[in-house]
Amino acid sequence: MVHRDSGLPDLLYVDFHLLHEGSSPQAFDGLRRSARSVRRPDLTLATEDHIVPTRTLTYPPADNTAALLMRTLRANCDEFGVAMYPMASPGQGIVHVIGPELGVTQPGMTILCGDSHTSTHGAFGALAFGIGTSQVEHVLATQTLSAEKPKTMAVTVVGALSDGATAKDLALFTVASLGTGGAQGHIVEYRGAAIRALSMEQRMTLCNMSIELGARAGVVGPDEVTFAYLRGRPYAPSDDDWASAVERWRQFASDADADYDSEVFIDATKVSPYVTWGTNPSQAAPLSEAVPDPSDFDTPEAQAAAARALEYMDIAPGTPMSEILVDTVFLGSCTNGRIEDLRSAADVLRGRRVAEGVHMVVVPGSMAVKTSAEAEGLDRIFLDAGAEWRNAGCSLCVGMNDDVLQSGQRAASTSNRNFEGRQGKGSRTHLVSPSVAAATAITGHLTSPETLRASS
Ligand SMILES: CC(C)[C@H](C(=O)O)[C@@H](O)C(=O)O
Ligand code: SF4
Repeated sequence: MVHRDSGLPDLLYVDFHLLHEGSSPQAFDGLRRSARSVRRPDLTLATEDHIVPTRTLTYPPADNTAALLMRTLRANCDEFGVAMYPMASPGQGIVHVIGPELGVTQPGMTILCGDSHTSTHGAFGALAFGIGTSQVEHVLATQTLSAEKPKTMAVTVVGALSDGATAKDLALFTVASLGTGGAQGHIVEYRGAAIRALSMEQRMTLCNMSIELGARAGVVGPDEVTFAYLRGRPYAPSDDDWASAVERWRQFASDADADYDSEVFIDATKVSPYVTWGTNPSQAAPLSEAVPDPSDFDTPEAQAAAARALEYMDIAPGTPMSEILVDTVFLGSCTNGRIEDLRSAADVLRGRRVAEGVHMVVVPGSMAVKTSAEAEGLDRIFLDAGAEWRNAGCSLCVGMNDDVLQSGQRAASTSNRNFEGRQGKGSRTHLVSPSVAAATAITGHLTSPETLRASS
């Protein structure tokens, strides 16, 4: 905190500022217009992720808009002395994948980026949230941000997740239970035994989707799992400073009896593979059940929203979720594009083939994820199954690059948003976990790995 005055928002110091090509051009233009420099280029890092093609590493890409945005980011970083990872460089990747992977993201830090899913970094016990373009300009110029203190909400997850349930299922279950406005404007802290049992990558998946609850940010208190993940990473403290860093980081874990503005409880034993049937992430159901009927919902608004969503998705109420056919499977994004996600999908796909007529696209979240996946032979598993193996980027998560679905196409997607047109105009998206994505690719209809195993 830099400054606090009664009646005014607090002025926060920003420990790290991440940039991408999609939300930074106007911010740099603003700096230029007011003849300002970047205050702390050493605490600023940029990457190309949203609009980069993932099929090729040729620069400039054929798409003129993409080429312009990439050229702009490169020129801005050059002019203002900001380090950046261009397409094809070993450090490039989705901004929320590379921050943690480099060890930039550490407990207790304030981390900002002009991107809503900055909440991902909260998995390390950092205060991390998305900001708008004018705020990006403010942070570039001053390394501070003025912000109101948000309310806090504890999401306490009791019990243990069953073997077939992943962090993605827990995230979809939570959004389905609380609604897309369930944590509106709050910072959500995920707590409880089930959270402690999650790996860092799973915690990132969960914190990533806090935005889908309407939250500003999601956090998990740091613990041994956090420290073990960070050790030895390029931006992490050196061995000499390690013990004192860990001692400091421990203080950022909340007390067991901490007060929150509100608290909700989630029973982890109730979580099974979850899939969305509608056009917002809360319109989700267990894969073992049927698509709801709009009349099942309590309020006229929810009924109308469900009816509208089912019409857009072209699904009849009461259809068993497992009978929904897809033509595309997307494995990737800042929600589920990390190495553990690729491993869990590869485990299901090993020795099997993607169904006839289904197009599976695997997009590692970063070039480092790509390299480690290849070192483990995961690329071979995907390629042998008939999937496409790509370079790092946001790809099919968002219709901002050359990966878009045609109108009417339907995807099982490991990303975080299933809004109308999210994967291209008229596209239909079912949000799933990596292992459900893989099982679905094999059968061509929404499938859990358990049913796949039982039927083979
Ligand atoms: C383009 C970007 C600003 C946007 C975001 O803020 O989240 C994108 O990453 C998304 O996931 O919709
Ligand atoms: S992968 Fe998707 S959700 Fe994540 S930053 Fe890119 S577009 Fe946004």
